[in-house]
Amino acid sequence: MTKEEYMNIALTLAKSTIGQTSPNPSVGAVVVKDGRIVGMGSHLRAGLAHAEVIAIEQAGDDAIGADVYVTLEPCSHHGKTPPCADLLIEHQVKRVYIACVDPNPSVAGEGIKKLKQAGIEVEVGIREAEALAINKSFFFYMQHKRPYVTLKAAMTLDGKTATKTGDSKWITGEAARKDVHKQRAIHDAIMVGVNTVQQDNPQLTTRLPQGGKNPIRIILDTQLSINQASNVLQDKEAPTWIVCGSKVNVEAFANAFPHITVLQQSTPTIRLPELLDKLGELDIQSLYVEGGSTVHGSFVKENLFQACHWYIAPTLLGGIDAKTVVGGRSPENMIDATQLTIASMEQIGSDIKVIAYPKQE
Ligand SMILES: Nc1c(/N=C/[C@@H](O)[C@H](O)[C@H](O)COP(=O)(O)O)[nH]c(=O)[nH]c1=O
Ligand SMILES: [Zn+2]
Repeated sequence: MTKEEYMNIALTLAKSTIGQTSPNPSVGAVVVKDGRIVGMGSHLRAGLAHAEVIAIEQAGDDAIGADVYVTLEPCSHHGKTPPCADLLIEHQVKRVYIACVDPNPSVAGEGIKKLKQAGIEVEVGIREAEALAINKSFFFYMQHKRPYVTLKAAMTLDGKTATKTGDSKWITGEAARKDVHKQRAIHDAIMVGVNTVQQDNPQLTTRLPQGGKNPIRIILDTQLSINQASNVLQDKEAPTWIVCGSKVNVEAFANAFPHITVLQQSTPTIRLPELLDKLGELDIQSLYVEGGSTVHGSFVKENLFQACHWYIAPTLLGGIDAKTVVGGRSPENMIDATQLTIASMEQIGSDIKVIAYPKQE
């Protein structure tokens, strides 16, 4: 096989653990000796062995003189496990192919330097774009100490998310909604505004036939006005964090709901930049914002999102009084619209899924 084909295997191993390795990156490694795969591994969960450790252990003596394919530059710092760069040197591998280096300036290139100093051949950049995409939340978080924010909305073809009475069940079909649950499973946290809770009483859990992790549920509720019979408060299916303003007396609520985390802001209203910093401190690396339109409006207006996942159904609802996707106030002119780049469009069941990223300034 070619080096790209071996790297593809390592990338598949990395992709298979997206969402379960947080706060670590998802990494895959393959060891090849004389044209045979003699070891392969994924980092399965934070605190467990790194991908290279698993693959090298499997290779045993075959690691000597072998080629190693790894999707992220081998670590060179002592974390919970010894550095992988040292391990590869110790096991006298011959060549290391690396898909991408860690963009985090404090570690970038350290592992490669160690390998080269030990006389190991290193080639960087095989299938780099794919490798960077796998850990885009991790890299963003390491750089900004804030979660990578994905706005998710489901809408009709004429851009409505609910009827004037708030009814939205359902806009998109089974297949698209299943795709949403796959996204929930790989996100550290999911966020909605209290209006969505009052209107839909959502569970915000991951409900897939094959299972999947539940994200932490974050509810923006400035006045702590949430209906106390809500699923997110009662069902104990997943952690729920309520964000409220400084003017609210949280004591009674905290006593009534000891299992709920209340993140009280230092300001009367919720300021998203400060909240995102706080979520970063709490190790939230990826945040899936399911709306509603007021919340989406704030994230768009303040340009605090990194991706949009728009699910569009082949229906027309009509009505200037139906709910719109992105709320808040309209800018004066089109020139003030937020410019995006469409990254992908795909049909899922009878719906379309559009992924778009804000244009970099
Ligand atoms: N109305 C729709 C959605 N609606 C999204 C939110 O408004 C819902 O409250 C939330 O997904 C409910 O979460 P649950 O209780 O965990 O199922 N989202 C979708 O993708 N398609 C829709 O047609
Ligand atoms: Zn490592």
